[in-house]
Amino acid sequence: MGCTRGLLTRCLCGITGLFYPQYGIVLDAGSSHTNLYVYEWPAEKENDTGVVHQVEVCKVEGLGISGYSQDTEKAGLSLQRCMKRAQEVVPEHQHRETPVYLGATAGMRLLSIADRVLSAVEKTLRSSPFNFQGARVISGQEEGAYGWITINYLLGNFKQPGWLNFLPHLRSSRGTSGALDLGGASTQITFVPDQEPIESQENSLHFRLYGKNYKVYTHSFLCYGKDQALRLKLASDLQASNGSLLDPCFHPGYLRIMNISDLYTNPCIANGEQQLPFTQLHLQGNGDYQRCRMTIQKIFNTSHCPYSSCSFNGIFLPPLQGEFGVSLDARYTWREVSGASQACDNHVEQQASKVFVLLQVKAEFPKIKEKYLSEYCFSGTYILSLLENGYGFTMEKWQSIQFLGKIGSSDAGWTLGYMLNLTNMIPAEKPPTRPLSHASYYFLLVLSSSSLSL
Ligand SMILES: Nc1ccn([C@@H]2O[C@H](COP(=O)(O)OP(=O)(O)OP(=O)(O)O)[C@@H](O)[C@H]2O)c(=O)n1
Ligand SMILES: [Ca+2]
Repeated sequence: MGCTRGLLTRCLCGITGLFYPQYGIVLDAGSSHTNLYVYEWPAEKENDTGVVHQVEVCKVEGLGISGYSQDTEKAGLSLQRCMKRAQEVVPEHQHRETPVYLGATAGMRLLSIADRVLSAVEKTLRSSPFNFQGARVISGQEEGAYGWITINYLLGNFKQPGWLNFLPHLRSSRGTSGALDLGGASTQITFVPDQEPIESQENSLHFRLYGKNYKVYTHSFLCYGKDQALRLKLASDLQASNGSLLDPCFHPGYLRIMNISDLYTNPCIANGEQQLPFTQLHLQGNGDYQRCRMTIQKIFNTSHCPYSSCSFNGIFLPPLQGEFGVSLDARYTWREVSGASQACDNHVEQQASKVFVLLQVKAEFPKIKEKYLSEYCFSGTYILSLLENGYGFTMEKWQSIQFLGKIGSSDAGWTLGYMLNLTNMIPAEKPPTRPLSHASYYFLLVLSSSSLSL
């Protein structure tokens, strides 16, 4: 850009740089699909809270990257359209300075050849004009932590009223919101508990953000995202069947034939296949919300707890505290969850054929794909079971849950928190209030250097 010669030229470049917004790109490589996010912020204020916001989300067509394990090249190619879109959104002269990160979540945690998929993806990202900063599988703990940071950053919860800083004993860790993330292959719960200490080290995180300490509880349940939970449930129901299942978690009349081997393709469902005397599952829906809840309940093991309190599978969970934001895919709606019982039970009286029921539900939710609609009864019921039976959100606690798609213009997932952290945009200490903004400072510097050269 020719910004290397002479103090005056450097200062002028500095000034124009300060007025350009800056950009960062994060790809969320989820188990069911990949989204590319473009974030923007005013360079001059990058360490302030709440200034970074999402300006674009591009949904990658096709499978999540873990779905290309048989043909890893395709994982990279699938990202090309969204990378092109990002080139249109970010001004060309800023491409080379714009960082791009890819974080893969639970689908890739479950894949034994994740490295090969990541290499293919890396090839595509390196060939873009952006500043490639890495493609990796993030841990469940990171996913929970960054989701919590995103929600609280966007809700403005890290802002401190100035006078409180002189009264450190009044500072409390309250005032943050907990984060619940319901994915396809894993689910996370993260919040600041009242109870101290956090009994299990692996569930404990410490942050210092904007001059304040936070002790945060987090846990990621691998295999308890919606798609894997359905497999867990089916595998459990199968044990007592002859290959035909009358399933209360599907609409009445719904039919699905599955190869048993497709059910046992990852470590979530470890045993059982060999013992089954049949190779296919014939599933027939008979929608019944209450019975569906009972079959789902079986995948939460609550028989042992080595701590003072647990969620399920012997995992520590302190008493729930404060407000919670649930980040659900924006295409999911709260109606979908709250309508679960209706979705399962509806039309039982009528001799419902698959087509009939799907047409009914489709008319109600015309924008949702048939693939999702067919699992609509299970999805809603599963979310309710996880929150109520898994985490213990009682009737009163329900009031503290908010279903968030977006906060302002930004999606409430883990990606923003990830980028803020990797670009060092959330300082540990509160940035000192500057008597002059950066821009005014550079302006004065230019003035004085130009008067010197006269
Ligand atoms: N209208 C929609 C949109 C999504 N889904 C489903 O919702 C689940 C969660 O989607 P998402 O949050 O996008 O999960 P991923 O990020 O892909 O998975 P993970 O975070 O576990 O890697 C997936 O099973 C997806 O198929 C759905 O049932 N209905
Ligand atoms: Ca996700």
